[in-house]
Amino acid sequence: MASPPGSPAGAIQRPMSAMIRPNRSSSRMSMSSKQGGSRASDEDSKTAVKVAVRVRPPLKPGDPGFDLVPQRFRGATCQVTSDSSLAVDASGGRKVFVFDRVFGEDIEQEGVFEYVCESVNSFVQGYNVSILAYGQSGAGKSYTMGTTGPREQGDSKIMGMLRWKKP
Ligand SMILES: Nc1ncnc2c1ncn2[C@@H]1O[C@H](COP(=O)(O)OP(=O)(O)OP(=O)(O)O)[C@@H](O)[C@H]1O
Repeated sequence: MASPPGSPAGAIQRPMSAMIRPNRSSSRMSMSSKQGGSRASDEDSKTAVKVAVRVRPPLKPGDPGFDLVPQRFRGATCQVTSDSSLAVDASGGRKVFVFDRVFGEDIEQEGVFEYVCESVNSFVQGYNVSILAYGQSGAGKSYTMGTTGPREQGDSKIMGMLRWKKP
């Protein structure tokens, strides 16, 4: 097995996302009962782990799976309140959650890629980088990672830029 390359030489700096701050005490996700959240969570860019949330457009009548969505979830269930927060109206009142980044439903693949671009470049330079998609079935993990979707698969500018090619 080939060993990983050494640190890139010269002017290339280690990306901020690769810096580790072991004494950090707060969670990457915080919650506030007030709209707007309690802190700008991207405080920033200086942690090893970042959490971004993508809010997908709701399914429309006629979309595959729409009939399986319970009536109460057919409209929007959360509101993006800023680039780093979203609000959910729950029975106990409105809850605001703060993340490193929140992508609204109008953000397309390219917008997501811009956010992870630095990490992808670091990976290409030989740093260890993991990008994980987490969420319930149908949330859009495959779509976001560029493995499904009408245009995304063939667009090398976005997530599909890294492809395994046989030597
Ligand atoms: N941001 C989005 N904009 C438009 N369509 C989307 C978006 N995200 C997901 N979809 C569509 O929603 C459907 C489900 O998405 P996807 O297959 O990516 O979900 P998933 O989280 O990977 O689900 P599973 O865990 O079941 O594999 C697909 O038809 C996909 O094209």
